[in-house]
Amino acid sequence: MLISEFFIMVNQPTLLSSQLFYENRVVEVTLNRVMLGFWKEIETRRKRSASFNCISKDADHHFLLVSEIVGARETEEEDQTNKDGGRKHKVLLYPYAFTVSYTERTKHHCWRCKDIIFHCLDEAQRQQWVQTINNQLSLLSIRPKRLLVYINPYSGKQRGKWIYEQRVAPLFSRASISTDVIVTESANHARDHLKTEVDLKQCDGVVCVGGDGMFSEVVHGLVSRTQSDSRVDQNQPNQDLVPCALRIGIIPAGSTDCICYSTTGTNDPVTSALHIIMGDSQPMDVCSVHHNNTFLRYSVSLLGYGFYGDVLTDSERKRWMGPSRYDFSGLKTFLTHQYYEGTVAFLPAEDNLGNPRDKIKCRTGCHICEQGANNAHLLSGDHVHKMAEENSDKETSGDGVWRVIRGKFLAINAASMSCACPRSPRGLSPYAHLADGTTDLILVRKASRLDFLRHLIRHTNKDDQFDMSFVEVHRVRRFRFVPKHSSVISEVDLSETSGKKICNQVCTAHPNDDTGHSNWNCDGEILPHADIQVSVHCQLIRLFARGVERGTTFDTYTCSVIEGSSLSWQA
Ligand SMILES: CCCCCCCCCCCCC/C=C/[C@@H](O)[C@H](COP(=O)(O)O)NC(=O)CCCCCCCCCCCCCCC
Ligand SMILES: Nc1ncnc2c1ncn2[C@@H]1O[C@H](COP(=O)(O)OP(=O)(O)O)[C@@H](O)[C@H]1O
Ligand SMILES: [Ca+2]
Repeated sequence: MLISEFFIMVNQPTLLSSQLFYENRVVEVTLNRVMLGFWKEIETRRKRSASFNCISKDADHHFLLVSEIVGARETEEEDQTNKDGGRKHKVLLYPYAFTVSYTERTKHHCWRCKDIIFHCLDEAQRQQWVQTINNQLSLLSIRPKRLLVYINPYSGKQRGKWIYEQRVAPLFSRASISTDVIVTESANHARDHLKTEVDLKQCDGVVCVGGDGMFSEVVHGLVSRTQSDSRVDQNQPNQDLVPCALRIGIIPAGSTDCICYSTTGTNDPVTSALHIIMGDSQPMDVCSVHHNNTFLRYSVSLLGYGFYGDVLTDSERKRWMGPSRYDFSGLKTFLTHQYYEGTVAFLPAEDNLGNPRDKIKCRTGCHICEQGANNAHLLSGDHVHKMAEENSDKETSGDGVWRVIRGKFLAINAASMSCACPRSPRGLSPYAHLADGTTDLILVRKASRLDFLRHLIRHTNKDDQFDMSFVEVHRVRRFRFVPKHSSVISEVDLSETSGKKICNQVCTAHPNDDTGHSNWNCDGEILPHADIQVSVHCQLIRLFARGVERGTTFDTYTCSVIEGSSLSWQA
């Protein structure tokens, strides 16, 4: 926050100002449109450092941003006795207490909900404070007021229901958010409910409690519903899709929780609940996956053939093991060391600002995503790029130059976002972007077990997993894969809009037919076909998140106001 912004906040017209009792002193509390507080100590028994969000040690002026307040309420008896402890005699003079809940940033991108209690002289004063604060919050139009919540009771360690009821619902209630809660009874319950039954105008967002699979269900329900309401045919691979109006919140309770982790920086249910309450908004790319012009599925995180497809296929039979099924199947798949032959054709995102190895991480307010959205807009409709054919292994279509790569692969992964998760805190593609309209296509060619292990281990530390001779990575807008022996990338029109026949390369059958096909892992679901066409749809959905915030707390109001008008800032 800039100092000038701070002064603008301070100089807002006052909505309410009173002398209230706080901790061991009487303070002047002021509320304006953007901040609560800025209270000056009137009477102090002993010097204490206050300790909430924006307060520093020596401060005798403090503030909370209204945008970071969860809600205000009359303080319940027990809260009051617990927190006021030894100050009873003072509290008796100010018996009418109210609590303001607000968000506080803690370590590792986690947020917590903290309370601060003020005491008033009479009931009328208390009512006035609670109402005025809550009225200001209700004016924040980005905040959701009604949410539709789906809980998968079987996600992860089967604690979804408990997590929601114990950790999340109380926060929603503090923020005066009303909810319709549905505990799913079977797979695709949430998807089908959203597709056909819900009146989407009756809510401000959808929340899923579960893992990446549950999120995927909600995405399918919302995206399909939006397309059918707009009469858009999802079966056309190059069709521009209509963005979804409602935002989606994820309360992580699953096995991988990669989408939550990559969009908030942690897999903590309370943090996610607070992002939802604040009304955060993070746009996100969605890949559509087709087989021969028939829509199969959407993907937002990982599309993986070979290693991750095989891990998933094996792990599905071991659901009873919970999240550790992936480690077990991962080890087994690693030992099997299977490779697969096929042809990958892709359309590089050459006009994109970034590349998968540029060391630029996607962070809150990412400018690469902003630029990517502009480019994607230009690329849609009539603004197609017409580029010349450059060399023999490149093919042109109406919208750019396609590259074709044949080979034997241990893994083919498309990461539309970093895919950071607790198992791999930097993710499959650490510099991939949430909303730039591209996916990072990672080709891991046949290599020795030891080399592949070295590559995998690099996902868990700071070393570059792409800096290996058998690994290549491309930032792409579209791609197609054809396994060996399939009817080939032949006479296939990869650009429906241009009408040109391109990519008429024949993936010839290889003599050593001993490898077979793998399956595609599409955000944790197994796809029924190996031959797929994938297109990225820039910013098709929005999450209640803000991306991973940059490291320091400097951006987040660690400021102290020193006597007079000089300000000092602490990192
Ligand atoms: C040697 C250690 C190597 C660790 C490599 C870790 C890489 C992890 C990358 C994870 C990317 C996750 C992308 C997200 C996928 C999810 O959509 C999807 C569904 O999630 P859900 O069940 O919550 O709904 N999840 C998955 O497909 C799970 C992928 C997890 C793969 C774990 C692989 C572990 C590999 C262990 C290899 C062990 C070799 C040891 C040799 C001595
Ligand atoms: N009530 C239910 N019973 C069985 N399966 C369900 C139910 N609700 C959702 N599912 C399915 O469970 C799968 C896994 O859900 P997810 O929340 O991702 O958990 P996990 O992270 O443990 O895999 C998803 O494919 C989802 O469609
Ligand atoms: Ca992306």
